Amino acid sequence: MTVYGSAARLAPSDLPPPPIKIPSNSALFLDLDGTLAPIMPRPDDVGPDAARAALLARLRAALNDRVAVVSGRSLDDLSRILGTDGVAYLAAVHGLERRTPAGEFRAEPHEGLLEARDILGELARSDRGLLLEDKHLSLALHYRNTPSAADAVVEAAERLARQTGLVLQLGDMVAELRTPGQDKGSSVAALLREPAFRGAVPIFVGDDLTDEDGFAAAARLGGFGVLVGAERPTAATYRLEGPQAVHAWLDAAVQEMTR
Ligand SMILES: O=P(O)(O)OC[C@H]1O[C@H](O[C@H]2O[C@H](CO)[C@@H](O)[C@H](O)[C@H]2O)[C@H](O)[C@@H](O)[C@@H]1O
Repeated sequence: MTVYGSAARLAPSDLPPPPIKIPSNSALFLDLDGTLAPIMPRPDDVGPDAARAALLARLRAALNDRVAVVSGRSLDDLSRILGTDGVAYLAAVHGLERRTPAGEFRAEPHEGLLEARDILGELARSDRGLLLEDKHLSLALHYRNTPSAADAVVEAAERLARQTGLVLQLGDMVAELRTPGQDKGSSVAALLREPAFRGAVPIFVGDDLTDEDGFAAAARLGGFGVLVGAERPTAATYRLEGPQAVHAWLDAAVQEMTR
């Protein structure tokens, strides 16, 4: 069984904030929930935001389009939130979907999702606070609105991961079963092969356990990671407190690049 979400192998962090002056050939890989957008009670509560769109547009202009959003959400959901032309490079469902100006990549859904859909669906119907998000290539069972269900949700997801071969991805008040084969680290590596990104210094900014793959890939490929949120063992090099601090840092970095 593959479980993503154990950060125990990583060193404890006591990390400074990232520098405002970033390399002129940087490429930004930005997580959405908890990084560009504050965490909300339900996934659909996150929607378009004019200030975020303006900041992303300025970053794209300053970095010759080397800005990607790398998210656990689906491509369709990212389009709803960011707009269809908000960001040219998207990696979705933890890397199982990608969209670039050259086209789209979508992994084949794992057959185990059929059984998982039945069992997680039944569990979701047993507690009105649970929310099952079906992303076609993965199933995320959210328990933010019923935290006492956490153990039952995680146990069911662990059992299904063992039985089906799906990857268990633990996240922020969510247990997710996803098709194996990709993660946020492989998305960074794939996007860096795009013509616009070649030779760039990757900077990965994210808050969740799924973002650890992105931090590790950025470091391996010559850049660094920025952890968003509370201290924890991490592969990131720097840390910011939350989405507001992320926006302030990106705003200062873009000002520095364009002055
Ligand atoms: O990789 P991300 O862009 O950070 O996406 C991770 C997951 O984000 C969403 O769930 C989380 O945010 C919700 C809205 O703030 C919150 O209600 C939920 O509890 C969080 O787990 C999204 O729904 C998932 O599909 C993403 O995998």
